Amino acid sequence: MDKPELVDDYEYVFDESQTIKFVMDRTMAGEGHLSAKDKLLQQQIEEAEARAKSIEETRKSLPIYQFRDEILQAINDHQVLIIVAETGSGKTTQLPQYLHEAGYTAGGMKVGCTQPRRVAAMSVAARVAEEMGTKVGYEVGYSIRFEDATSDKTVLKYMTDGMLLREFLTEPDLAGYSALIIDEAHERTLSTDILFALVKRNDGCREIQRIFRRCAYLLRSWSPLSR
Ligand SMILES: Nc1ncnc2c1ncn2[C@@H]1O[C@H](COP(=O)(O)OP(=O)(O)OP(=O)(O)O)[C@@H](O)[C@H]1O
Repeated sequence: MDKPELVDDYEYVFDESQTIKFVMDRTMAGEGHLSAKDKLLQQQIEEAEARAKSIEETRKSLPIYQFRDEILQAINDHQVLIIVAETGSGKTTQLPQYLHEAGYTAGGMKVGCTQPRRVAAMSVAARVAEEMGTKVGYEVGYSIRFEDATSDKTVLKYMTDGMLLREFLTEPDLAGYSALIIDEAHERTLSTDILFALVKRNDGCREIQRIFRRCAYLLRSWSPLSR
């Protein structure tokens, strides 16, 4: 028996009452539709990103950057290290950050960096805090006579050599520090000389002790930066 032929020549019937109404109750604001507040926020984000990028580029452009890994390896291999490099090469601002990035501040340990002058301690701390995207007194702080701009969060501590000496006298093992940098040691202040004596006496007792020194006249023969 022949099957009847299927014919599809009928029309669709749409029942309006059964249709689902999709309503766009939210729209994504495009560039041109930002409120004044959002525009300001976006501008601030862009400025912060540009600043961070420029800081990163500046850090990488410093002469010390190309020796970063070599220096970290030397710090790892030696109890005491003397680093000599030209002024402005990045010793004071970069080395503590390299140590921080390499894990020396893990577990709440601090990296200390001494300065012979109060103003230097304050100004370098401000610069390094800016480079690390924080404010002085948080991750980066300073300690000078009559002013302690550090907190529990502080991992990079700049201080006058006199302040480190005081800490040494009250806490001879300086157990809170994983590394110490004695900057501008060639200036031979009374405090740095005493610190050297104490560091030498304690040499071997501490897990890590670092001496950091700038001495221009030794640049050629001693500095890895002069190679
Ligand atoms: N307070 C600051 N504000 C802006 N830039 C700074 C500041 N301190 C340092 N810098 C910049 O960082 C660079 C590195 O300076 P840093 O003090 O780390 O060098 P340094 O090798 O320790 O020099 P020095 O032996 O004179 O102490 C400088 O060339 C300078 O451009």
